[in-house]
Amino acid sequence: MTGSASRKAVTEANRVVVKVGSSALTTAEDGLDRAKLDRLVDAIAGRVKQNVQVVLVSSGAIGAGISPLALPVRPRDLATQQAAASVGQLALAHAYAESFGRYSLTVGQVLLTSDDVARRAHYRNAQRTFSRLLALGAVPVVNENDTVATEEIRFGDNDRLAALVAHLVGADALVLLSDVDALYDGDPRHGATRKITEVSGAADLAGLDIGMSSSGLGTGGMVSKLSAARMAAAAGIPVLLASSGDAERALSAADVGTAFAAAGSRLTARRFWLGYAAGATGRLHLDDGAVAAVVRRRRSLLAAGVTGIDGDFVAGDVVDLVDPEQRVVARGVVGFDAGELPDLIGRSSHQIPADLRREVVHADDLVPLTP
Ligand SMILES: Nc1ncnc2c1ncn2[C@@H]1O[C@H](COP(=O)(O)OP(=O)(O)O)[C@@H](O)[C@H]1O
Ligand SMILES: N[C@@H](CCC(=O)OP(=O)(O)O)C(=O)O
Repeated sequence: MTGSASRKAVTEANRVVVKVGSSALTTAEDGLDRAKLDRLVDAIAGRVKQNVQVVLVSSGAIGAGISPLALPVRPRDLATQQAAASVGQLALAHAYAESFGRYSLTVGQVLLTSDDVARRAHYRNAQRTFSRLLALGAVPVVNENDTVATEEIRFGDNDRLAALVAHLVGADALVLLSDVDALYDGDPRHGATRKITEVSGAADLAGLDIGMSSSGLGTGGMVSKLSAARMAAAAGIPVLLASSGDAERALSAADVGTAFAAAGSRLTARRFWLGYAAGATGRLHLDDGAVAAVVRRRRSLLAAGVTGIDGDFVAGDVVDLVDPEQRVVARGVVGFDAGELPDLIGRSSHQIPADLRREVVHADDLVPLTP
């Protein structure tokens, strides 16, 4: 798929996930900016009225809670962030309900934790909720359930959540709206000039200076937007990154921002869950030969290519497969308990007792990840 095909996918989508970041909805001084929120809703409602199903992933709860709680700046500690999110989420949901109400559209609030997508049964449950909400004509408004998410398990920024939701609801496209109008060769606030309008693969990203948020309101900056865009693209979902001020153009003509081409066909729900949503309980360290076999030749992982293990997993758990440079190159369902593997790793099949002679991770249960 090319960048222009991605733009076409946005304009022709039957179902689209739109993610809007804190920096596009809130200001440090006044919290929630209702005028900006209304403009975003105008753009989305326009598409909904054309029978496009839109799922909105909206950040801004923490930002919207700053001024009601008289906090001087965006809090950095988890407890105050959670308190701010608790107050702000209410304001945010209320604002969306009112704003979509101008178009006689009903919103439904969906607050998710990483557990809701990491566990397969919860994932399916969330899928059912979205599908019913959309069938009933409501606009689902999604955020992380910040008040209960702990440091270890939280998504933190909503870009990854949006990519997960895009696959979960079977969206035709993902639109990421921020305070910046496109991807640049560096942070535009610090003088970068070259706008990148299309990303077809890793080569288009080489040499770019991808930075963190400089607005002080968002969390992940361009780093998290890029990794979310690449996650969605790898799963077969085209992505458009644009400014929230251009929301109307982004959703109708899609002739603004940066388009990320989808790579190949859509991953099945199970393979996407395995590669990107499931929580890994351990790591298997691979030698170079094993990396080549599982990533490039799509073979099963055999004990001979495993150099070490971390974690206390049991057969059937999801584990990360790590290359000699410590990069996660794939994920898969492990066929052995952690306690069984030390006697087997590094050995070729004929050195392993017949009853234990099987794949450590079977190719059908293994998803290579783009670096
Ligand atoms: N290469 C880059 N291209 C564009 N923006 C960048 C780049 N590197 C860093 N940024 C910064 O990322 C910010 C957007 O991230 P963030 O504030 O987290 O947004 P959001 O709240 O929408 O998620 C931009 O305002 C910009 O300052
Ligand atoms: N769930 C948090 C999102 C945190 C955040 O800043 O996300 P983002 O603006 O998308 O980088 C909130 O609503 O404030």
